[in-house]
Amino acid sequence: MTIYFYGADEVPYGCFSNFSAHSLELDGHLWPTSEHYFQAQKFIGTRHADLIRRARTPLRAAELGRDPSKPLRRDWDRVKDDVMRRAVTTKFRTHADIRDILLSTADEEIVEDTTTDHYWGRGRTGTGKNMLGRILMRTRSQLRTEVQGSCGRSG
Ligand SMILES: Nc1c(N[C@@H]2O[C@H](COP(=O)(O)O)[C@@H](O)[C@H]2O)[nH]c(=O)[nH]c1=O
Repeated sequence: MTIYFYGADEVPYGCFSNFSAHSLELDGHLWPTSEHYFQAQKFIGTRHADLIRRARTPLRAAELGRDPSKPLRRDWDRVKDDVMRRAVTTKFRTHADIRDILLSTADEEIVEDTTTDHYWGRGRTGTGKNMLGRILMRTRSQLRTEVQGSCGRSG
């Protein structure tokens, strides 16, 4: 059965949201959420990126990241999927409890259930690209391989 998620407070799959309170270390900094990391990468190397990293909430990070007066890095469209992959993989590698939740979904389809985002989610008509869901599913396969590998080594 397809798994839908959106709000970070939903149990048990709210942890799939980038707004969930799971910190990660990447590129020499600690990020309060994967949303902080993702949004800051749009402005990497600028003061605006630092501001985003220090935002009090993921919503504030997203608001700052969507500020139309701030120019995006020029290659953003080309790199944004990789940025999201890095954020999501690191988040689920860091926190064993949510890694287990992700692995518990076996091979079910995972869909970000948002009517407003046709790229990262399923969008208004349900035909969106669901890139975040796809990245979560890919991360799941990767982590499954890693977990199996480490079990094999120790046992
Ligand atoms: N979950 C969630 C959102 N969706 C998230 O927004 C991010 C994409 O941002 P952008 O590329 O700037 O549009 C990505 O992490 C997507 O999952 N947006 C929200 O305003 N509230 C929320 O609770």
